[in-house]
Amino acid sequence: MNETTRPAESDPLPRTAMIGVGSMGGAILAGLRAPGVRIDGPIAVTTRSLASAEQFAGAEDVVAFASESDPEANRRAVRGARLVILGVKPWMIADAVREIADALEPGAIVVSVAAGVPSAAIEALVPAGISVVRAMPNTPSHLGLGATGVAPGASADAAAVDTVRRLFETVGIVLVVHEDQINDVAAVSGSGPAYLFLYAEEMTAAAARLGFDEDQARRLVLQTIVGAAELMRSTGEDPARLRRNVTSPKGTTERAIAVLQDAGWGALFDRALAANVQRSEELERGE
Ligand SMILES: NC(=O)C1=CN([C@@H]2O[C@H](COP(=O)(O)OP(=O)(O)OC[C@H]3O[C@@H](n4cnc5c(N)ncnc54)[C@H](OP(=O)(O)O)[C@@H]3O)[C@@H](O)[C@H]2O)C=CC1
Ligand SMILES: O=C(O)[C@@H]1CCC=N1
Repeated sequence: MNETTRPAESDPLPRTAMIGVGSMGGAILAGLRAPGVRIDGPIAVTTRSLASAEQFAGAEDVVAFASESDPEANRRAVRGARLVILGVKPWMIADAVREIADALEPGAIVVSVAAGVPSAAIEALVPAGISVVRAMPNTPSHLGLGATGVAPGASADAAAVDTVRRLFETVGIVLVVHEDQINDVAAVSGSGPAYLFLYAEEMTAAAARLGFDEDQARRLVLQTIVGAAELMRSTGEDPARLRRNVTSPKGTTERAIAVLQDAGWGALFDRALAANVQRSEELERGE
């Protein structure tokens, strides 16, 4: 597994189209539209509804098409694109790929961010010469703070992987993995922001039950999460050591940590990640 970080300067990304720009596609798009990201031409995006497409009205760097009003929307978007990102729900991927297959540029790279859709299922639907790469990003890509696993399908050569790696490096860090690790990436970092948001929800509710008003509770919890994450990032310290720095012997933290550990905190993460991987495997079987 290789970890890389955002390069200082590189060639512009090739002309790009995105089929579906909802929570995840929209986060990638926001990252790609950030100042300093160089990309060949406007990014062509599609949505199902006109209402979603209208958010891009007047933008110079994005051309939007809506499939509900234009049956050719997805095909129009991919024409001329060297890089096509599939950002629709897993169960819509096959239909979307069938729709665009013969409009794809020869030699284009198709990147699917869908959970539980093997690259082989997409490769079976596109013409020879198209490279298929899977990616498992996460929504902090919106801020350039994403974490993405990239895995080549059998059709993708090193140059295709490199292009997709560069694409996601513009919105965060990238790990190049084997495709059999993509479900694990989804369990850890793809879904990971949701675990943190759940933690924030529960901590805020618990703080409110102690007597803080909602605004006070939110501010204390948010600053604690941001501050602790920044401490981990900037010091590079092992989180166990940082935790020990907070936990005075016979102090207050020790009591709270004991409650969490007695409740099986570690085992709970094993179960949650296993359930996540299991759900990806169900999606792979079309369930
Ligand atoms: N959300 C996340 O954190 C992550 C999601 N993923 C993957 O990303 C994919 C998308 O998930 P998510 O962003 O959450 O889903 P959303 O429902 O938020 O977004 C789906 C997008 O697809 C569009 N769409 C639906 N049907 C069509 C169509 N026929 N033609 C063109 N566009 C269409 C929707 O348009 P409209 O708005 O008009 O309905 C919307 O822009 C999934 O496959 C998921 O597995 C991967 C990693 C993380
Ligand atoms: O919940 C999902 O299925 C997607 C994949 C990873 C994050 N969101």
